[in-house]
Amino acid sequence: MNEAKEHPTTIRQRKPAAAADPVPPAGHADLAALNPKTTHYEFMGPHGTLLPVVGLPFVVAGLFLLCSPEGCPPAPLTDPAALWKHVATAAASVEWFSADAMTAVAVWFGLHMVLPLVLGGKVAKGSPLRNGQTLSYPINGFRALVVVAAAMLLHTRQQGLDRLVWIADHSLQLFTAAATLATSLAVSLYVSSFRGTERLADGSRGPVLLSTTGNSGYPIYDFWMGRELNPRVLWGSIDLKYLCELRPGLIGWCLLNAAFAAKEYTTTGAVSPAMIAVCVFQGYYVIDALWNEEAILTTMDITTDGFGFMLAYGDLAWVPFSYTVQARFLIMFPQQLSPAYLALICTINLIGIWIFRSSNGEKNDFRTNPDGPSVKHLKYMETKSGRKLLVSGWWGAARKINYTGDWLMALAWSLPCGFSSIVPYFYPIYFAVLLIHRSQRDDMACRLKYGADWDEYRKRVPYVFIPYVY
Ligand SMILES: NC(=O)C1=CN([C@@H]2O[C@H](COP(=O)(O)OP(=O)(O)OC[C@H]3O[C@@H](n4cnc5c(N)ncnc54)[C@H](OP(=O)(O)O)[C@@H]3O)[C@@H](O)[C@H]2O)C=CC1
Ligand SMILES: CC(C)=CCC[C@@H](C)[C@H]1CC=C2C3=C(CC[C@@]21C)[C@@]1(C)CC[C@H](O)C(C)(C)[C@@H]1CC3
Repeated sequence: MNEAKEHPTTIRQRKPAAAADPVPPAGHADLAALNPKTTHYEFMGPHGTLLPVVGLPFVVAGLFLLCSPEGCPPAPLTDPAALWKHVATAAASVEWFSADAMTAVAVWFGLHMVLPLVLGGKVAKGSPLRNGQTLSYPINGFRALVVVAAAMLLHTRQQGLDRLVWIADHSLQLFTAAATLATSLAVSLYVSSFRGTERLADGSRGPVLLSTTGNSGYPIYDFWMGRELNPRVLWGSIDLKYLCELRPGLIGWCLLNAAFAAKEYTTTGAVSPAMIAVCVFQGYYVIDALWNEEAILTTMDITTDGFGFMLAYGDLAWVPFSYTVQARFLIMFPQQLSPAYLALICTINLIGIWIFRSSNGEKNDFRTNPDGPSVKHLKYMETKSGRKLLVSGWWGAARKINYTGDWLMALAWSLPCGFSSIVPYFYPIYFAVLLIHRSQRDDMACRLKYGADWDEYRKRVPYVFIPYVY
């Protein structure tokens, strides 16, 4: 089996697996070759990354404070002074931290450290690394979701909805606890990335493998991007970046939505169709991600980015507490949706799912086995790197068609909140920015991987998101 088939990888600078040297390089020159300095900057450059590090926690906190029963926001967006007054008053009156919430988040994170070790299941190989090693990853995230869902249902059956309602009532304190955990984790990871050597997958010791995107020497930049590529704890048995990418954040997102639905039920006596739509749509997205867990091994987050504040905060605090803005909004501002409007929203979501799943599946099938029955009819172009690029099917329609499907779903998740406020549309707005930026990052990575062949691919598939439009 050739390497491309065995490892559908997105690593930018790697040795061919067969030529990999199992003995880690020792000298300064070798070390520099293993961990090249980052000289190309993203995210507003080496000093600009201070802005997201400081600002992102305020964005999520702002989403909590912007809405009150008087409105969401209660003052028009065109009146920043009134808006600021409202936010400042709200900030002064809420309880920001609670010991119970801190404990709950610590227990939640601890649970997700233990579950991968005890749930068994398949063990998958990651992409070959620059140091010649290949790491193993437990594929049992879906089992973790089932365990949590079963425990929640059992608990609710026996004890009622009190625990879920507590989660809804303390979501702000849970956010500050998760943000504290994420920040402490990111600081520890940054400091420990300077430890010099690590235990490698084959049992020997070698230099700590750094990310090619977070090794600039600028502390804030490297702290944000993530300096170490694959930080592991417990003698290499737990990969922190892989663990955080899907489990505590995504399952936490579902748990929070369930808590908001429970809150709505206890206050109104029913769960509204709008709330059901939001919970089911987003729940499906999380199930899909965990069911296809192995696919994240080839995303740039795992293969290229280090584990720093961006991913630690993104996974543990940003995803669960900003992606739940719609369900939180619906508790304060219940919506009556007509059957026709609901049908329209479901249709948009289903089109999004179809594009997202079938395009990602098509690429995955092609990378796993280009001669497989689902992809053998597709046209592809050869590249000098030895890898092939699809030029028909979904990937011939637009270069980032999978992002388009993802964004359509994002829109469908906000539409149940009606049009009285922009706040529940935070997710599709932010997501559009993230996906445009991410497509540019990936374009740059592919330019490095494929050179002139990538320019040829761009000529053959000129559209990025929407065929014949953009
Ligand atoms: N909900 C959320 O918050 C977020 C969701 N996402 C979703 O995650 C998913 C994964 O995203 P991401 O990892 O960014 O990127 P992609 O899944 O789009 O993968 C990009 C890689 O695919 C390969 N590729 C690109 N074009 C072709 C082609 N024509 N033929 C074959 N292979 C090709 C290249 O790698 P190679 O050639 O090396 O295989 C490229 O580097 C997306 O669906 C995205 O929507 C992403 C970010 C946030
Ligand atoms: C503003 C900020 C803090 C940015 C950090 C970005 C992260 C929130 C996202 C980067 C890539 C992500 C992915 C998912 C969630 C959001 C983050 C972590 C993802 C796990 C969602 C579910 C999908 O099915 C996915 C598995 C494809 C996806 C992978 C990328």
